[in-house]
Amino acid sequence: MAESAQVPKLVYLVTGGCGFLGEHIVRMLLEREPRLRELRVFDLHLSPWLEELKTGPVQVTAIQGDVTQAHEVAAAVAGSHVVIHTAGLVDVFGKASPKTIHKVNVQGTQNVIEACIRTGTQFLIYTSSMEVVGPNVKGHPFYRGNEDTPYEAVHRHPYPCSKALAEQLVLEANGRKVNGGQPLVTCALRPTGIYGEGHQVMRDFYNQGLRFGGRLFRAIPASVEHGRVYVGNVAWMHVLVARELEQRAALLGGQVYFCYDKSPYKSYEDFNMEFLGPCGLRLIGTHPLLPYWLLVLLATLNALLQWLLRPLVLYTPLLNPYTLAVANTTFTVSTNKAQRHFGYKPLFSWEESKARTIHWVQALEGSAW
Ligand SMILES: NC(=O)C1=CN([C@@H]2O[C@H](COP(=O)(O)OP(=O)(O)OC[C@H]3O[C@@H](n4cnc5c(N)ncnc54)[C@H](O)[C@@H]3O)[C@@H](O)[C@H]2O)C=CC1
Ligand SMILES: CC(C)CCC[C@@H](C)[C@H]1CC[C@H]2[C@@H]3[C@H](O)CC4=CC(=O)CC[C@]4(C)[C@H]3CC[C@]12C
Repeated sequence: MAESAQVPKLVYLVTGGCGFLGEHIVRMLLEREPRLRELRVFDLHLSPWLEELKTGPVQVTAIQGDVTQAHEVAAAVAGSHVVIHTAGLVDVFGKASPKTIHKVNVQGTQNVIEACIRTGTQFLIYTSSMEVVGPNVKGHPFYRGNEDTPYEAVHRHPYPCSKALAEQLVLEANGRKVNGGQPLVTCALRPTGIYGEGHQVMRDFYNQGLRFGGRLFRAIPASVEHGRVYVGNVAWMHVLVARELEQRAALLGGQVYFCYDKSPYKSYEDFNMEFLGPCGLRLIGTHPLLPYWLLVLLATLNALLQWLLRPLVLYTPLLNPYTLAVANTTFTVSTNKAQRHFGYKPLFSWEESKARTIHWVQALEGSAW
């Protein structure tokens, strides 16, 4: 994408553009990418809000499609300059089978890569995840680590396994010749736990608190730090790296970058209370109210119940053996690789990120406000 006098001529494709992160990426591109001529939003489920975006200067093309269908992906990719691939099954609650998670997250990503190669699209940004690294099956902490910190990234759960495989495919594809002879330039962004407007897990916590009379009961020690990053800053990192990928292909191509900002290091529950507290909820207990072994037992019972009830109903509580293990293992990042490589700085301060998220929670249906 040779630099030009900001003449709008570029075509971007965002897969998963109707999702929690995808929507923020779509809106951020429309606000902050002046070279955009067309923005293609590819998703299995198109959202009604897309219609309101079609009145602006940029052509917004909504494409209902499935990343597991290679021909649908190829048709969406053809003619695009940049692909931001954020579509995926983000499931650690047992909603989808391991096979389906693999099919969407791995085969879907392979289809995006092959579509870029076949149609001549040169720039591909993949939304990976902290989970590619950890927490690992041994529960080893990752304390304020960076992209070069040694860590035994061993996984069993289908979600992190699929993200790790997909990220590997994307990074290995860097440098392959696309149709037309140019090299494919790829990179992967690894958000830690994303929060912000539209975060379903935050909504679930809030609703759980409302069901218990405005109270949430501490299950995780306050000392267990969990990395979190505001969705707007994750979206901004995607937009920025997409812009810099051509100019700095030799440096950025084949690289991974953690997504980070100034969000404080706290336990998952304490961090959520930064938003849920001002919305009327209280976290009961300065220490976990139940011993860890009892939480493990309850999580295991939830998994058993899920298996027994599956023929009748999908039972997917927040607490299961995997979510308990992840929540109980410190995983935080401290890095500036994205700043060093492509000048990333968070667009939203912690105060702004917090205010925006609180405002969103307050507007949720049934709000205690
Ligand atoms: N939510 C989080 O805390 C984190 C998310 N991520 C990654 O960010 C990306 C986006 O995640 P979220 O926005 O949280 O999830 P989401 O579930 O809100 O969005 C995913 C989007 O992909 C679409 N999609 C799913 N299967 C598809 C298919 N077969 N074909 C086309 N579209 C399909 C969904 O309809 C949805 O709109 C994912 O790749 C996820 O692994 C990474 C780190 C943290
Ligand atoms: C009630 C239990 C004790 C725990 C409740 C909290 C859990 C539901 C969440 C704790 C950590 C979260 C995960 C973490 O943020 C890393 C993630 C990265 C992704 O790519 C997708 C989401 C997730 C797996 C996230 C999911 C919810 C938690 C397990």
